[in-house]
Amino acid sequence: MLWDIFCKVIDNHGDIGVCWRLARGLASRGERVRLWIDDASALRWMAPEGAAGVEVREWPLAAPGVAPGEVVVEAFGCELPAQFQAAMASQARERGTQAAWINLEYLTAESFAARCHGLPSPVLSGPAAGLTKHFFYPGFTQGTGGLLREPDLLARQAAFDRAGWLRARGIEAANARLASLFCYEPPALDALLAGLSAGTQPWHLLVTHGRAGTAVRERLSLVGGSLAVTFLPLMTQAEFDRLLWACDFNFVRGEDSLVRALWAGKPFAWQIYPQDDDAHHAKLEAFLEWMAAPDSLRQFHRGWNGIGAALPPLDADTWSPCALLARDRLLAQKDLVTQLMSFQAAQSSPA
Ligand SMILES: Cc1cn([C@H]2C[C@H](O)[C@@H](COP(=O)(O)OP(=O)(O)O[C@H]3O[C@@H](C)[C@H](O)[C@@H](O)[C@H]3O)O2)c(=O)[nH]c1=O
Repeated sequence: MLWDIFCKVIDNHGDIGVCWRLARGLASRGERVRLWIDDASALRWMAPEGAAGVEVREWPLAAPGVAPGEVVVEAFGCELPAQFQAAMASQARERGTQAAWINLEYLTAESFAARCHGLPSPVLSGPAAGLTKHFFYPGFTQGTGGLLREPDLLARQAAFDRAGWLRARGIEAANARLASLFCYEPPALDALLAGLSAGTQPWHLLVTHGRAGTAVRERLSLVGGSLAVTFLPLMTQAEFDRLLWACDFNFVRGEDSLVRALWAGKPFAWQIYPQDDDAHHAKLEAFLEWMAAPDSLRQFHRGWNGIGAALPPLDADTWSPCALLARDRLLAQKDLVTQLMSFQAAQSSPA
């Protein structure tokens, strides 16, 4: 089966990060994938080796007259190029049946994800008028499309050589606890650095390259005492996963790293991608509710995201059971690639 996945990079690395994991996941199950992307530059460091079965193509279409595959995924509501829509319409006329057209949505724990998952959306105008697309909502609960999870993920994590990995990266943990830091510019970053520096528990912060690194470098005067800091280079996605496995606590952001933190099974704090109309406040609360997060963890998230509260102390031990239970609940769910393939099969089988 040939899948066309379309991805527009808005900002940061989440769009391409999710689409790459999806493309790889499909290809690892024997599907062929063309990943159409308007700015593939991040793949140079995220996935320099590429993946068998995945062909990365430039968007806008470098090759006009391309015949659409059996399944077309438009990621995060990006609009398909008009030329490609027209090709889908003419293919549907010739064959009497259209390619499965899936609109892959952003991840949310809000209840509308389960309500809207799988709903059809008839195309009323434009070059693809008369065709139908379907909404596909990733999610944390039954009735949603689930989360990306490779079949061997937990086995790889169980076989992970933490000490060897830290040694190879020149990271001396000594008796400190390790925390990864992947974030935007959290309003409570000053409070976190000052709090950890003044605490009795030694922490070693592994700071990811980019916005997190810049934000911490600007605040180095707050680092000292019980807190040590290492600045990391950009890592491949596979190495990023290992970073989360290696740490005792993970600060993550956006969408893809949140999911990877959940699979890591370590306590974590999430900086949610901020939206202009503050729609992310409800999204954050829905997630904390789904997590069944203890009050202190909810307060920490609100503080970390600059929503009202001050930042309480980081309490990894208290928050650890909640992270493990959340992972157990998710492991009972079918992963997103399995669900997407079943969804596609149901679309193309006769009614
Ligand atoms: C720091 C680092 C990240 N990564 C990867 C992990 C993830 O796949 C990706 C980061 O993606 P996210 O965690 O989703 O965070 P992000 O903030 O970069 O992406 C965001 O983009 C916005 C446009 C979306 O609306 C948000 O929902 C969100 O997805 O980068 C590496 O591969 N190597 C690295 O060194």
